[in-house]
Amino acid sequence: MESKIERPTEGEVITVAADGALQVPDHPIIPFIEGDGIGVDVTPPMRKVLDAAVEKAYGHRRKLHWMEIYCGEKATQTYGADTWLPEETLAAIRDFRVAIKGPLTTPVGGGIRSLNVALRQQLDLYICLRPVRYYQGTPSPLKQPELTDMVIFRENSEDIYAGVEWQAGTAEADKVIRFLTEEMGVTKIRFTQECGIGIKPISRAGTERLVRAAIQYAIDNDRDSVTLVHKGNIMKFTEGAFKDFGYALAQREFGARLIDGGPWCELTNPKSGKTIVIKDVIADAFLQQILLRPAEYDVIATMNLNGDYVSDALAAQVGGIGIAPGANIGDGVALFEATHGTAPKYAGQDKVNPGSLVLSGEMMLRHLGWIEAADLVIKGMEGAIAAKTVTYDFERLMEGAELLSCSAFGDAVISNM
Ligand SMILES: NC(=O)C1=CN([C@@H]2O[C@H](COP(=O)(O)OP(=O)(O)OC[C@H]3O[C@@H](n4cnc5c(N)ncnc54)[C@H](OP(=O)(O)O)[C@@H]3O)[C@@H](O)[C@H]2O)C=CC1
Ligand SMILES: O=C(O)CCC(=O)C(=O)O
Ligand SMILES: [Mg+2]
Repeated sequence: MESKIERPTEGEVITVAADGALQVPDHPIIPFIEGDGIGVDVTPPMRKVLDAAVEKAYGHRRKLHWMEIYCGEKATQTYGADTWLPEETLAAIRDFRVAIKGPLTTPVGGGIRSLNVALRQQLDLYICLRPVRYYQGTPSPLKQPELTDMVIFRENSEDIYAGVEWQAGTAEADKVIRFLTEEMGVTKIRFTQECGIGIKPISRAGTERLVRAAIQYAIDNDRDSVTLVHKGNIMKFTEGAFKDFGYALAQREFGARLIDGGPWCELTNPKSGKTIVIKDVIADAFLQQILLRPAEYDVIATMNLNGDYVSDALAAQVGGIGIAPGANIGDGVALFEATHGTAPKYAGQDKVNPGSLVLSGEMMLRHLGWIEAADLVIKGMEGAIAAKTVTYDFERLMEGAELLSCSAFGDAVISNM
């Protein structure tokens, strides 16, 4: 297939050293996927804000060199009707090591499977990292939204989310059901006719690499606790196993000690000397406790579907998915993306909040080690929100705010840096 990616005339490739450390040149090439729906609105301000932050922090010494790569609807327009995720897009993310994407549409029921999930699976980006914090002045349904300060580690490669399922009435679904009923002695499938069926894989290896990263993050960032969120009372051998694998890893690899006979345990942070508690909570109870007692939770490690639900719920507590950033991280490769989707009803209106993707870009700058530029993005966001110059989602909930378009909010972030 003919290449459609235009490599910028300047810029260099980010590499990874033998010890796993990123080697970031002063002029890195950054692949980006514009995204479907509101991707066309939020991607340009994200680029503009990041470029401005880098220039303000480093003058002309450093610069991001953007390289457009394609996925989703724009890929079908560029490569042909059936090409949603071109091989060269995957190769570019793999080769250039750090990329950022807008949201991609997934039809409900039929049609293509999620391209977002496909990118995570095919690049083995097993951590979905979604920090949730409050920006002063943001409208929130909580009385004390500043108490919500959590970092979600969502397992990105397993669970029912992986898409191993068969449609009701197909020969495949009937075959799986027959296997379960006739060979495995399963009697609990209430209606075996016209029954869709899905599989929920949760492995020790998949859990351990996620929980390991979450505990390491807690150590590196001097956080108080890591909570394993699961529904292991009901799904004993999947969600329950996640909890057990997680606790066992904390003890074996991080020397965690049981508290009062367990299962909660604690370890001493080797960097700060502080105690990190490793605990667990059942997912439904967690969803009420994050509203009632958010201060008790810090780093969250959970499986794919829980992590999806928890991400949007926690985002709502601090102002909504308009400012909820994220990253998909694997070994030596990272793809940054907002928590929200394509919000199709707003597409192309220059209306929505670009804050989620801008803050995903901020995470990307931090990942590159460009801390000064990342700090400027935060300063710009804080300033724009504190000045009440905001997009529709905040303006409708704030007294005396000035309504800005998506692009104008990006400019407001820049002028507040
Ligand atoms: N990683 C990804 O690429 C993701 C893709 N998706 C896909 O996106 C599509 C649409 O999903 P949907 O369920 O509607 O969820 P969305 O996240 O796209 O939108 C739901 C609602 O959230 C609010 N919202 C979303 N983005 C913003 C923003 N930038 N600024 C302000 N408000 C925002 C809007 O609320 P209001 O109506 O109140 O204004 C919007 O109607 C689906 O195909 C889904 O699969 C979904 C999530 C992630
Ligand atoms: O892939 C999708 O369309 C939805 C994904 C999603 O909601 C998420 O990852 O948070
Ligand atoms: Mg989601």
